[in-house]
Parts: sequence; C-alpha cells; structure tokens
Amino acid sequence: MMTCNELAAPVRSILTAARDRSQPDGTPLAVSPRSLPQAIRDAESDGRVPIVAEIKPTSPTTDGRRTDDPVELARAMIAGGATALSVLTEPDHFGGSPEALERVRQAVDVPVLRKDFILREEHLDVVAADLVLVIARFVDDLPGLVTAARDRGFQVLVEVHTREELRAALDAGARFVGINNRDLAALEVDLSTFEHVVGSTGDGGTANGLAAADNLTDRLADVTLVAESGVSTPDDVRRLRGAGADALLVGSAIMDGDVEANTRRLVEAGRPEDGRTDADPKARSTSEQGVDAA
Ligand SMILES: O=P(O)(O)OC[C@@H](O)[C@@H](O)c1c[nH]c2ccccc12
Repeated sequence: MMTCNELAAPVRSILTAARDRSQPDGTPLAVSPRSLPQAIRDAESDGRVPIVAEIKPTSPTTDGRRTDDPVELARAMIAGGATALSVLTEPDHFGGSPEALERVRQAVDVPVLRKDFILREEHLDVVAADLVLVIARFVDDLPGLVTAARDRGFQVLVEVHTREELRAALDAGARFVGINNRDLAALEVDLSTFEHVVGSTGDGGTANGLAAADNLTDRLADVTLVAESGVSTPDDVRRLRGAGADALLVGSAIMDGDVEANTRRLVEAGRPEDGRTDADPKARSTSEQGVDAA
C-alpha cells in the first residue's frame, strides 16, 4: 500500500472521508449478481464494443457538476449500447450516492458496478451491486477483502495501476481486473499504462520481455480485463481493445454532453463502417466463446 504523502491532495482527502464515513452495522449483504462476462459476450456477439459507462456527477478532475437524474443518464447509456454501468456512490468528491445506484440497478438489466473507496469489509454492506470496486493500492488486506466481497456474491473488480499491483490482485484471486490509466499520485492519465501493466506492446498483444520473465501475462488468460480512465475517442477504444482490454470503463467522455450519442460513438468504434475493425479481436475471447458454445 502507498503511503499517504505519495498521493494527490484530493485523493488523500477522499481516503480520509472514506475511513470516517459511517457504515451500517447490519448483517452482510447477499447479492445475486448479473454476470459481466456474459454481458460482454452478448455485446460482442452483436458487434458492440463492451463499454462500461460511468455515472459520475463530478470528480476532483472535472469542472462543474451534472445534476441530471441518474436513472435518466442510465437509460441514455443503455440506449447508446452500454454493456454495463458504473455508478459512483462516493458523496463528497464525486457527487454520488448509494440511493442513486439502487435506483439505477432497479431501472436497468445490465450489470452495475459500485464505484467507491472500499477499505474495510463493512464498507461492502452499504448497497447491493453486481460488481464492487476494490482499489489494490488502498487496501491493507487485499485477499481478505476480495474473499469477503465474493462471499457476499459480488463480482470483484480489483483496480491496479502497476504490474506489482497486478501481481497482488492475481495473488488475491481476482477474476476481474481494472487497469486504471489515471495515476492517483499525480491524477494524470496515460493510456500506455494499460499496455505496460498487461505486458502488451499495443500491436496485438505480444508479450514483452518483462512479461515473459515474470509469467504475469500468462496468468491473465481467464481474467476479465477492464481498461479504466482517459478513454475519449474511438481511436482510444481501438488501441486498448488491440492491447487486450475485454471492456472499457468510460466516465468523463460520456458524461460531458449528449450521453447517449457519446456512448454510441465508443460502442460502435469496432464497426467496419468506421473503415476499420478491432486490431485484435482477442484470441482469448474467441476461445472462450468456443468453449461456451461447445
Ligand atoms: O472519467 P474517466 O477518465 O473516463 O474515468 C472513469 C473511471 O475510470 C474513473 O472515474 C475512476 C477510476 N478509478 C476510480 C476509483 C474511484 C473513483 C473513480 C475512478
């Protein structure tokens, strides 16, 4: 885990607030999750790039705040072809709420990710969701928290930013890994983070020397990989799909302007009408589909 003074000031403030937020002292939740891998396969089978669209009213790196009803935003994202949704539940820095997630999850039938700063087991019991985010860098006992979340029925998306954190996530048994292109120390985005962390050169998923040496890339074979942050154009989508992303999590570029049109533009980035197709429709997803069909 990083020490606090290596983090950007807003992130330190978010973590302090998360530690102090009052938690329910009721019984652990039991959730029946909607499957993200199934939703991804459904999207791919009808030619949609799997996009996880994020309802993020504001953030430390965003100007202004969107005050629309989250359910209206969710419906627009679904109309634009989103495969799954992510809903911020952090109130103080992102304008989110557990109630917003609850209402959105009732209104749609795709998987919904709870985006928050979950540090301890009791933080899991605030609201039911299909997936829950756990940020490797902030958690002391990652295997313990991943197990606690999975025991409640959640699919657990473990967020990482480095290969070291990726190793910790895999060692903790993560089946869903989010690679955050945003550095929480500087709050800067660099899309090559994804390529570096998964050991892809970005030209079709070739393992580099480092990856071959530590065997990490092989361990990703049955992990669902989500590229997070900084995706704004169809070219970004194609680049990250080519590097092996099963899905892309997009917030700002969808929330800024016409949500439905913004979503559709990214969802359709793999279409031949664009004059191109995905650089590498992953060997892995093809074989997964083959297994499922068999
Ligand atoms: O708005 P962007 O750049 O598309 O990023 C979305 C998402 O990845 C980002 O909101 C995020 C990634 N990890 C987080 C952890 C907590 C809160 C928010 C986040």
